[in-house]
Amino acid sequence: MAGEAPELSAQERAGKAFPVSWDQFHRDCRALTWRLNEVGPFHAVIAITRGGLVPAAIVARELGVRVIDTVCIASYDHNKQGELQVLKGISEAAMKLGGGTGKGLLIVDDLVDTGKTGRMVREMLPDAHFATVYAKPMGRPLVDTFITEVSQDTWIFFPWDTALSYHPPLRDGAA
Ligand SMILES: O=P(O)(O)OC[C@H]1O[C@H](OP(=O)(O)OP(=O)(O)O)[C@H](O)[C@@H]1O
Ligand SMILES: O=c1[nH]c(=O)c2nc[nH]c2[nH]1
Ligand SMILES: [Mg+2]
Repeated sequence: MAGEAPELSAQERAGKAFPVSWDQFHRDCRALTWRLNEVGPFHAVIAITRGGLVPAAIVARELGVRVIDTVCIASYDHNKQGELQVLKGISEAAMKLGGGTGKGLLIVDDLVDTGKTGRMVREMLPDAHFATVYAKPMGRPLVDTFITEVSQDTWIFFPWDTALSYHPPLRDGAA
C-alpha cells in the first residue's frame, strides 16, 4: 500500500551474505562428523528436509550409518518464514529405533536460524542428538553440536541455491 514501509524478508533483514561453496560445505560436514563420532554411535540419521538432506548424506557416510529417515518441514517461502508445516513426520521404523523418544538418533539440518524448525523436531524426538553445520545465536541453544556460528544478521547462501556469476570490481569505474 502507498506510504507503507515494505516488509523486509528474512534475507534482507539479515543483510550480510555468507556464501558457502560445495567444497567448503563438504569440509564443514566432515568437521561436524569428527565431533559427532565422539558422541555416537547412532542407530539412524533423521534429516530435516530439504536443507538437511545434503549434510545428512555426508555425515551418514562418514559415520557408517545406513538408516536414514526424513522429517519434512516447510516454513520459508524463498526467504520469508511463515507457519511451520509438517509435510511428513518421522517413520514408525525410525521412531522404534529411538525407543519412542529419539534416544540414539541423530537429527541433522543445514542450519538453525530462529530455532523454530529445530524446536519442532526436538519436541518429536526429545532424547535425540541434534546437529547442524551452521548456527545463528537465536537457534544455537537448541543444537547439541554444530561447526560454525554466524551472526543473526547474516544470510547463509548454500551451494545448491546459488550459481557462479559475474561480480563487478569493488572500485567504481574499474572493469
Ligand atoms: O531456525 P529456523 O528459523 O526455523 O530456520 C532454519 C530452517 O530454515 C531452512 O529450511 P526451510 O524452511 O527454508 O526449508 P528447506 O530446508 O526445504 O529449504 C533451513 O534449512 C532450516 O531447516
Ligand atoms: O538459505 C538459507 N540461509 C539462511 O541463512 C537461512 N535462515 C533460515 N533459512 C535459511 N536459508
Ligand atoms: Mg530446512
